[in-house]
Amino acid sequence: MHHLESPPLLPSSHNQFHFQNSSVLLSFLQAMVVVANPVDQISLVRSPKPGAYFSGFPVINLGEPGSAAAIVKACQEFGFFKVINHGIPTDLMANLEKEAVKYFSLPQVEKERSGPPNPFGYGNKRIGPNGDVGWVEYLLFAITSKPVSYTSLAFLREPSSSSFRSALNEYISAVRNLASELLELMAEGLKIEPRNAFSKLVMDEKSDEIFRLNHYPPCPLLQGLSCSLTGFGEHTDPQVISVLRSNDTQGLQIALRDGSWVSVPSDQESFFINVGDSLQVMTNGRFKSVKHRVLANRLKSRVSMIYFGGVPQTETIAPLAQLMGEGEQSLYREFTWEEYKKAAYKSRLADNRLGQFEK
Ligand SMILES: C=C1C[C@]23C[C@@]1(O)CC[C@H]2[C@@]12CC[C@H](O)[C@@](C)(C(=O)O1)[C@H]2[C@@H]3C(=O)O
Ligand SMILES: O=C(O)CCC(=O)C(=O)O
Ligand SMILES: [Fe+2]
Repeated sequence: MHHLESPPLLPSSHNQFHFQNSSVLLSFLQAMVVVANPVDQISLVRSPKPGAYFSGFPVINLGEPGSAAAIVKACQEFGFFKVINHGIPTDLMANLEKEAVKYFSLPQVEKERSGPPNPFGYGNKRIGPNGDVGWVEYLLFAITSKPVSYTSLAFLREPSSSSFRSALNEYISAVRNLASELLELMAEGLKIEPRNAFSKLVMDEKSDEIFRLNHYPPCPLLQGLSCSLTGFGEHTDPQVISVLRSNDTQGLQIALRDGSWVSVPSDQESFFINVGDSLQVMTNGRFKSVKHRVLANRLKSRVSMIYFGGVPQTETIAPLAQLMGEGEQSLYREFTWEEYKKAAYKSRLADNRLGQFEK
């Protein structure tokens, strides 16, 4: 397997990431509170100690037998795992990363042509419609038909986007298949028949799949301080499954069951899988949707790409009957994905979105 090249740092002149008053910023940083930016309030959190990475999370080797049981254990304990030996060529990841870096290096006005996100499009610092902010710019779009098309974002249909489009097509087809394989292994590990009980909902013609490219510019102002700027605030993903890949810049953290935050070492050749809220419900709470966040790096750009696999809008999200023990009751009232999404878009990032659906 050849090694991927690190992307160049994006030229900072192309990014509108600057604080308007850096002396105000620094005094607030030292007080470990919140960045006093007239427009945005990006939270600061204590930086992980250098080299303090959590090594206890599960690594699933798809090339080895026994991965179904290991995946189930990972989803129960962490709602999160790393996948190696997945068979997806590193070229697919590198090509898309190259296209993403090219896009995020465009002049700001060019990027803004695809924004603001509504909910799809180019976004800068503002995440979602309810006041959440982070040290991030992104491109968010719906995958609207199979194999892959992007009617939700006009610029991707322009002739000049053809290399971007083909990198996206190849990458998304591959990670969609990976998501399907993982969902089948989950069913196998849980001893659910048929094997495609979960995967068929996400792989349906009408499934609600979205894709996100995130760019976290470096934040050198924080050099020497013991806190980090929040790139993407804590949240759980509302969908069934999220398949994340990033370049070799650290930043992702997950919350353990005791509420503590641990840093995940980056690995640009592997995928990181999040259990989403919908899968927590479909397993009646056996699997946990993982709380996670991203901290911006002081020196390096982080570029991540995330496939979110959801079910069709009209599909009911409920525990699978095959899984329920005798007399076992659903922990949740019945709802459709459409209802859940509506509620999610009324919530803030850190809200416990499933709370209002618990019985
Ligand atoms: C604050 C928000 C952003 C978000 C929609 C929401 O109102 C709450 C859920 C957020 C989230 C988290 C996971 C994904 O990145 C995302 C695309 C999703 O489906 O739910 C985002 C939403 C977003 O950025 O629009
Ligand atoms: O960019 C990342 O590494 C994770 C971002 C994330 O959690 C999200 O977009 O939902
Ligand atoms: Fe997420």
